[in-house]
Amino acid sequence: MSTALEIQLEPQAVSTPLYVIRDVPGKGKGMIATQKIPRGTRILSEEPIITVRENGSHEDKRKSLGQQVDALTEQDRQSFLSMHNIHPYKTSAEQYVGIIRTVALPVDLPDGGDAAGIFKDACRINHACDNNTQRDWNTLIQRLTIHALRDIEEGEEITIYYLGVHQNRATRQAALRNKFGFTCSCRLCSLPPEQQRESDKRLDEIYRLDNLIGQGGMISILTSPLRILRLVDQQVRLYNEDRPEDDTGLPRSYLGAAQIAIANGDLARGRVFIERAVSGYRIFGGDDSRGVIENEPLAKDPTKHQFYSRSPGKWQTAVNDVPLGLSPSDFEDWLWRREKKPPAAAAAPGQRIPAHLRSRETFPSFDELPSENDLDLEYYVHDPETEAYVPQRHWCFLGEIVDIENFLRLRMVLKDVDGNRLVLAFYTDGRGRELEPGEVKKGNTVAVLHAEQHGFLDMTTGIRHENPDMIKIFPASLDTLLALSDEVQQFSTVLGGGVRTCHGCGKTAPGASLKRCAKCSYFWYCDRTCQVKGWNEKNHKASCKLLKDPDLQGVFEFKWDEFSEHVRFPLQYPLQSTNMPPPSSEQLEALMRMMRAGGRNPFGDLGL
Ligand SMILES: C[S@@+](CC[C@H](N)C(=O)[O-])C[C@H]1O[C@@H](n2cnc3c(N)ncnc32)[C@H](O)[C@@H]1O
Repeated sequence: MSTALEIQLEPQAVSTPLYVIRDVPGKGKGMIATQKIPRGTRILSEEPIITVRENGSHEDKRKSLGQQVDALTEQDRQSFLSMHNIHPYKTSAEQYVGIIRTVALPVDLPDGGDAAGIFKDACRINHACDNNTQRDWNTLIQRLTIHALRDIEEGEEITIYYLGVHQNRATRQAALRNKFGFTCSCRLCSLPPEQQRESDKRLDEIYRLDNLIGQGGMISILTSPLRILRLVDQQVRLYNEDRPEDDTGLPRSYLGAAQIAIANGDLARGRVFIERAVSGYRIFGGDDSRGVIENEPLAKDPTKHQFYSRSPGKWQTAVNDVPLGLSPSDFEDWLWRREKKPPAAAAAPGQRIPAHLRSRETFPSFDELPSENDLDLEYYVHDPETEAYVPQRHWCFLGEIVDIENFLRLRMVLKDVDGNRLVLAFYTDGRGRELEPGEVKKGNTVAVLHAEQHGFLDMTTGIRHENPDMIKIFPASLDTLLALSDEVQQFSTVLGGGVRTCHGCGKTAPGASLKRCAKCSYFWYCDRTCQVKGWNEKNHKASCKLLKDPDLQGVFEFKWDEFSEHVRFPLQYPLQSTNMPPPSSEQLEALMRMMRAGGRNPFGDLGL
């Protein structure tokens, strides 16, 4: 028996129906809202009049179906027989099966079995790819429920999504034609071509991400949680872009994100993700839906989650370690552990900004590296010509040497940008002997091009290094290099309006009036006083020495975001544009005066 219900909290209370079933041009019958229906409202809660078990022989199913149709009241029988059937039939048994195949909706039987159900009202709901309601089988009340996903206006058609997953238009249309015999002309299927392409691209990506997220299972969740969390983040963002009017999101994705957080000990984020999943399920199916009943207790106490382990995870947080007072977008950044982009130097048009060692896209932490065992589409892209996956950009892992072991081969323990430790093992022909002994020193920083996570036989993960051209050791700690990169960002670029920042006094001045350090070419000064200050007080003496290394210059200047076939140290990069202004006659005169007096070039480095 079907009942139209007004509020989700009282599924048994019958009130004025929120809909009527009536003819809809071009679609046969359909369900129309008789009043404005707010988002989250339970529009319908209905028991099946027929259920056919999914498993079992054809014969058994036909027999059961025939018996159930015979047992219907005359009114229900007429209702069943008037339902849509796209399959040709000769006998009444074939007709029944045709109706089931066209209109039945899924039912979970109390014994756990799957079945197809016939509902007098719900089976009249037409499809839309941008459906405004969600159907759900409610195991608690053993009824099918229909909930409004967004506010529905009086007179608007109530629609559900017939297909399992959201896919691109062509795939949806083909499935709807094959399975239900119609061509969809919903808003999503009628978008102008450009928007259609955009939507299809998003849906394809959501689908691809879905496959990727599940690929590595528990091992990936524990070994590369950040990478998987990024995929889920991306999926939710794309979904929200595709359905801006429906902020329910994807409860399933939120549950996935909660699993990743909780498995790694991050109870604070785990709880927020579960809360989001629960509020999505509440809209989808109400307080008594399985999604809410199963997950609400976990939102209260995430340690009850099956993925929670008492041993400390790498992201350990307490349930209440949720930051307060953040803006909504900062909160999202915290929640999804999004990289805080370093403040980009605002360069003048046409100016190239040196790479920033804090950019995690180019200089990822160990967690963020692709794994040798699965194809990470953040790093690799499908090349339709060769049918192979090729790197879509370059990346470089940076790790500071904290321990060295040299038994059969060189093994270093490195500390990455997040402070996590990992092993770099040398599987080169020289087993590490190809390195200069002076370089292999604790406190130096190793740069490994195109590094990937490798699982060693002893069950640890690290980097297996094979090609000597892909490694370079810098004589500085990782913190020193990062701080130097901050300075390079700040002091080497021409800002909008053609001004530069003096490394000595920190003031900005028209670029043409500043002089550049002649040795490293990265820092600029107002005058000699500022240069002396930069050299002595601001540590340029040390940083200049580092910056003179062509390999470090290569790291700053290399075009990391353009993929070129060969990458190795020394990195090939376009020679720096001479943004140093030609010396003015005044400067030349001063130079001559200094030289005559046996002094040093005032526009060069102090060491000259
Ligand atoms: C479950 S029934 C829905 C109720 C059906 N309209 C009726 O008259 O009983 C499924 C059938 O409805 C029609 N239908 C559903 N959604 C449609 C849509 N968006 N456009 C056109 N026809 C649709 C198709 O014929 C489909 O096979």
